[in-house]
Amino acid sequence: MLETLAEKPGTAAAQAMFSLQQIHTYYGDSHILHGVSLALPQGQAVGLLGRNGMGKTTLIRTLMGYVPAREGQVFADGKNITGAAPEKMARLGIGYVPEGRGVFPNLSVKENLLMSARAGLDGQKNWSYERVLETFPRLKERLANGGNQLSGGEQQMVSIGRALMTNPRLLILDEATEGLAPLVVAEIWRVIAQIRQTGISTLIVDRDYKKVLAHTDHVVVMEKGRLALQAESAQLQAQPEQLSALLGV
Ligand SMILES: Nc1ncnc2c1ncn2[C@@H]1O[C@H](COP(=O)(O)OP(=O)(O)OP(=O)(O)O)[C@@H](O)[C@H]1O
Repeated sequence: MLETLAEKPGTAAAQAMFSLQQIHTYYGDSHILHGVSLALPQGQAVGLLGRNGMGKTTLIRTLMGYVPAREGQVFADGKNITGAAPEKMARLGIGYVPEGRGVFPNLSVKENLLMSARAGLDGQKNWSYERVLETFPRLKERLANGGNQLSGGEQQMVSIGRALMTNPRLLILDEATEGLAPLVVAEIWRVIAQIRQTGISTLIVDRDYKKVLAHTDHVVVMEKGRLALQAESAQLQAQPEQLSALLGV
């Protein structure tokens, strides 16, 4: 099993691009995350698996600063940035595609995309408006349409495109394929593979664990607000028994 994804402060994991150390998160009195540690190294694709309600989205929302951690630390490039707001996390290079997509309904596709455009942390502008449209040709025909006039698949493409236009070094995809038609789902996975090839790190939550294993280097599995398993994706593809037990599949 791979232990390097969750090490103690001061070790290599604390120097990762982003890492969480011993995070405890609550909603009111409900204790949701119980000491979760996770490192997201540069250039790696990490899958986050677990049954419904195990804390995956809460972990992401804690990393992004939407929910405060009551205990524990968040690091970026080895620097303690615990308590940083979502805007700061975006500036540090995280593109977040939330569950439910978050496309602005009253803005056109073009406006939705352009509003997020910015250079990456190192000044690079690899993901331009034009490149996003090349990646999602379907959006070219929808540029003037409002967010509320799009199909679920088109909304998801706008949501991913918008995150890419921030030129992130880490792209977080929370249930990006949920509720979409099979052809659109295939399209989204094709783009995820393309994004990975460009060297952007990814953190992927998806119900289709086989696809997650196929598109990631490492996988962590959550159970009741704790990390229950961490392993290399290839290893779990070869020996899925432990994963099946945790996911109930
Ligand atoms: N805003 C909230 N207020 C109170 N409890 C919440 C809130 N959001 C989530 N929870 C609870 O926190 C727990 C973890 O939820 P979370 O959404 O992080 O799980 P998940 O693994 O992402 O599952 P899912 O796939 O269902 O989204 C669940 O018990 C859920 O009911």
